[in-house]
Amino acid sequence: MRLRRAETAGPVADPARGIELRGVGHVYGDRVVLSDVDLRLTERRIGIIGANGSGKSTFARLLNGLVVPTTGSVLVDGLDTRTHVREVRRRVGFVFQDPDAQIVHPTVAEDAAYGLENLGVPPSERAERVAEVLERYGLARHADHPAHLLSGGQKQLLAIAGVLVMRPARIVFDEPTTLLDLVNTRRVAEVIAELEQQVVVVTHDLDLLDDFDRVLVVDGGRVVADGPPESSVAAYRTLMVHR
Ligand SMILES: Nc1ncnc2c1ncn2[C@@H]1O[C@H](COP(=O)(O)OP(=O)(O)OP(=O)(O)O)[C@@H](O)[C@H]1O
Repeated sequence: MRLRRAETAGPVADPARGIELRGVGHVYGDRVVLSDVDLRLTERRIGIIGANGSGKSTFARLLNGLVVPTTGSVLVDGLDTRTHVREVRRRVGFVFQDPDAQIVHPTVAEDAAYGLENLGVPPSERAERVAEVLERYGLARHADHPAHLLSGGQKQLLAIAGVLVMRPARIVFDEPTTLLDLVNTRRVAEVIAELEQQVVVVTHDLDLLDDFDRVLVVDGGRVVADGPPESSVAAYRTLMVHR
């Protein structure tokens, strides 16, 4: 299906500015979950790894304003998540670990259309974009099926489709393969590899990061290693061995 150019345009990422964290800290109650995070994320493929409870999901949620930092600020293309959350959410899509948290509508097609309705995209364009994205992820023949009857792998693809259909400039994935078998893990890894957008992935699946540009290791709420996958994964393994 050919798309008219005007339809394809979403917010454009500014690679030079990227996502910037300035003096970021976060607490839940009296529990300090992140502290002193100063980073600029401009690379196309960024991984975030670390032990359970180290603060990775909180970090990921800061990037599209799902969580607002207790101290400091997060800027996406220069837009502060505290004051421009709507624009930030248009720019940064978020895929949750558990697709059931994201699938809210009865049928597959209705679910994929949900975000576009919120964006005010007209029905005809909505239908066209949904058909395109379902085709791309092998879900077209399930368009009118109940979303809750899809397999776990298909649900994760639907959750990804529901984000991609909005054409965000950047996408954050929070443990996208944790609930999947090997075949679907590979499929989701391929989907991520094919994306043109900037991608930030929180994961315990270290193989997923082989071709990434940059991997951050979070420990005790701080970024303790930051570099190419080989060095960051090695630092993470060393850290865990000494735990
Ligand atoms: N909404 C919340 N309210 C209170 N505490 C929270 C909340 N969300 C997370 N926490 C706590 O903050 C800490 C960091 O959680 P976070 O989910 O960011 O870690 P994580 O590195 O993603 O962990 P995992 O790998 O297990 O998913 C944990 O101790 C968690 O219990």
